[in-house]
Amino acid sequence: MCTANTLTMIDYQNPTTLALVAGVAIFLVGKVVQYYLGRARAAWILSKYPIVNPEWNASDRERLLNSSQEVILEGLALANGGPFRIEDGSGIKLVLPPKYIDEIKDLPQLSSQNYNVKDFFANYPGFDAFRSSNHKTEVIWTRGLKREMAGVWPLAIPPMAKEISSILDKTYGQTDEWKEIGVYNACISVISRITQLVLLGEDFMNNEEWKRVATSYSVNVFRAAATLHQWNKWLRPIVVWYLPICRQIRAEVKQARAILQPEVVKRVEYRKNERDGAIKDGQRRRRVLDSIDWFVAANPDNKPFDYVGTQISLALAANQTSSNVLAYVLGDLISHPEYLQPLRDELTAVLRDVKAGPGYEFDKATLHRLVLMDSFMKESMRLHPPANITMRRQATEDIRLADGTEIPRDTYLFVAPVPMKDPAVFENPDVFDGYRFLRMREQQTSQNQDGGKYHLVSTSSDLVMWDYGLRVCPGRFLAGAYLKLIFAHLLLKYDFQLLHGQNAFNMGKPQGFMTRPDKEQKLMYRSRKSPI
Ligand code: HEM
Repeated sequence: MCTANTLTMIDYQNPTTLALVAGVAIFLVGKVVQYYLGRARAAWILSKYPIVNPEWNASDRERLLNSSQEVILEGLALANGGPFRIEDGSGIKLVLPPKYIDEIKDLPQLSSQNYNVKDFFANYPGFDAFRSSNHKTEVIWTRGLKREMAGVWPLAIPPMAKEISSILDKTYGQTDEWKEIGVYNACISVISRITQLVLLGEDFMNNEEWKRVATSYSVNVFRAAATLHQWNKWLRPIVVWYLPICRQIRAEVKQARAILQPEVVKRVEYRKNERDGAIKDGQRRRRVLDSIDWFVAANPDNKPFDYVGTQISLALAANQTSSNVLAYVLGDLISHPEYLQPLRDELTAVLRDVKAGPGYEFDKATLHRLVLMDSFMKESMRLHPPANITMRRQATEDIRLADGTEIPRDTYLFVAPVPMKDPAVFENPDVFDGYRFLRMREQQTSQNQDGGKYHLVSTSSDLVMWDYGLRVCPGRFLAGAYLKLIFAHLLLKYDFQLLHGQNAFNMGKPQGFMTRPDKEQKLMYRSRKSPI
């Protein structure tokens, strides 16, 4: 109505006005034409890359869910080892072979947040975990995770080491008899408590309500995304309000906010008073090292920032991934019992050397000396990485790679297959070799080269379990430390064996592009007398 009135009020007799209106109209039409031409050009460029599953019917969906690696290899064969396209249920993605990894790793015009917006509905209510990191909050996120966390994470090792015994007691307890336990459930229970300690601090470590909400949300948010993907994209903004699983995640986000927001307000207020000099020395609170403070410190101007959304996001990033890694490490240990004694020998020798008491007082340097453990865990991650694809990104500009490969703006892409089973790089790549990275590290060092490339938390173009380049996992140092601490305690305190009557540990199978341990797999354990 208002626009219509404005249009009738324009004096079309006046040549200047007329020129102005015509100019605006031409500009707008030009923009629309430019947009559609851009899209047509992008579609034309992408159409040069073959598509591996053009029909996208029920059987394609089923195949991608159960045998994604096969589909990827088929795509590579179709494209003679070059880029190809794949439909994965959320749209068409460009798949780059690993030879491009180094070239694209640091391109700022490849955004992982934008990818999340598409695949994990970051703009929809309830998907807050995928929204808290975006281009507006980028600086605070980067400062919080890289600068603030980098400075303090080693200080979290002794408090974690102190708590692990009692955390394990809650999950495994003491038993002289062999007992059965669900591997994955035990891992998630231990991991979620330890991450709660490092991410939220001692006051929240035992907050059962947060543990329940964070654990349940970490599962439900992926179920909600998978459910939404089954709906037509035009209906999604409506059905998101009614689907039970989407209502559930909204309720969980609300609960998470109710639990943590008061603490966030307290921390922000304290930091502000500290900066203003309003806190006297005697009233100064002990330096808090958890992740709420990383971000409060990273935001000195108190810009709008979703601290609780960020916490949900970190719990999500940390809990599932770490639990999967721990479950696979235990699976590999049970499948290769010949490593048990050497791992224990290394551990007891190092702990005796540092004269650790009964609480096993670990610090960064002690963990660093567990070189066989480091190698064993990295080998387990090499064979069971979080996903069989890596570097999921969206191009925010047109990109042309050195060999002429064009990636039009807005293209969603990822690198596949992950190059960690390449026989040209890894001898007998399908065989579990717990000494592999220790040997590779020693070889490098003996040739005066940097053996650090083969440490558990290092990344390189051949070893992408933590992603690679600009968006590499910033939590890997912390995760590496607590995973080693937990594994060390498990090795010292318990004996493990396969269930009676079971011949082999079931490692689970991929679900889509993700690797998932078998959630039904159980093992037997009993307490042992630690030599230390
Ligand atoms: C064993 C445990 C972990 C594994 C295997 C792991 C692995 C990964 C991988 C593969 C990515 C890239 C994800 C993608 O495809 O978009 C990633 C990103 C990320 N991880 Fe981890 N992660 C672990 C633990 C943690 C922990 C403990 C934290 C937090 C303290 C964390 C924080 C993050 C964040 C914030 C990102 C996004 C980085 C960005 O987009 O720049 N991760 N992680």
